[in-house]
Amino acid sequence: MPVSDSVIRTDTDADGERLPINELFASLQGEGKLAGVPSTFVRTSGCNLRCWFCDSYHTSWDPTHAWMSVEEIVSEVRTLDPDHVVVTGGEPLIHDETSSLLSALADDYHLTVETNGTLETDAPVDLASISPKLASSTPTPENAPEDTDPGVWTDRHESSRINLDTLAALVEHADDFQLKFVVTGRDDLPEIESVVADVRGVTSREVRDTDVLLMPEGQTREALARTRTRVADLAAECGYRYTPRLHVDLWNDAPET
Ligand SMILES: C[S@@+](CC[C@H](N)C(=O)[O-])C[C@H]1O[C@@H](n2cnc3c(N)ncnc32)[C@H](O)[C@@H]1O
Ligand SMILES: Nc1nc2[nH]cc(C(=O)O)c2c(=O)[nH]1
Ligand code: SF4
Ligand SMILES: [Mg+2]
Repeated sequence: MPVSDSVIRTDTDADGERLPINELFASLQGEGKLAGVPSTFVRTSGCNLRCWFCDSYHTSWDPTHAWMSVEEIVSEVRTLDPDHVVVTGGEPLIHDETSSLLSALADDYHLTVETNGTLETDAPVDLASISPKLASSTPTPENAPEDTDPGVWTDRHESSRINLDTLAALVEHADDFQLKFVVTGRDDLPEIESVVADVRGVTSREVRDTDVLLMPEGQTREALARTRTRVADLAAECGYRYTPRLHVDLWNDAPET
């Protein structure tokens, strides 16, 4: 098991800006260009989308969190070993205070932001890890998580999941970027190709095929075992990069991994 530190779970009276934190832990980056790199994860709660497959249910469909000041988060991060920090969620960029957190960490850490690509940021970021959401992510009464009713979220998710100008701004913002698509099957390919072509059309930054990552959908080892070979084959066929979900292979769906 990786080092696993619990967040301070009581509310705090500390002055300053606060963020709703769902978990804060050290592990290995499981996804993307930096897979395998020891990293501290700061997971904010709350999201502006509702993917039916969201593997962080307690930040989206049923959000839970402790409020932590930016100062408290930074001190907790400093108690852990990694020099890479991944700010994720939920959707970290829905919170203005995420910018203050990133600025406070920027001098001492390599910063990855995991984002759904619908919100811009001015904050310092080394790797913008952008995961645009495809039509296959949209929640319906049939695919929504047990005991949830997507209600207004079917339309809200569908109408806000892709914003080309925002995707372009994020691609241009950081030292490096990746477009990391969650793939449920071959039917997702035409939309991936069209989003990539559209992004190329609106940004002057080069988007190489190896900046486009296909990641198999799956919250558990069992689910991943059903999707990963097909998704790897699609990546090989299209010249895109495949990314594993190392943390799921290693620790399944355990929290704080
Ligand atoms: C929980 S999201 C948080 C960051 C941001 N909201 C986003 O979606 O990019 C972190 C990463 O997990 C991916 N993800 C979520 N559920 C998944 C699933 N069931 N299978 C594969 N990847 C998943 C997202 O696409 C994203 O790349
Ligand atoms: N080990 C590990 N790697 C990850 N990379 C992105 C993650 C995320 O939830 O954003 C994640 C995660 O939850 N765990
Ligand atoms: S955008 Fe990210 S956090 Fe929000 S529901 Fe989708 S996968 Fe979950
Ligand atoms: Mg995760």
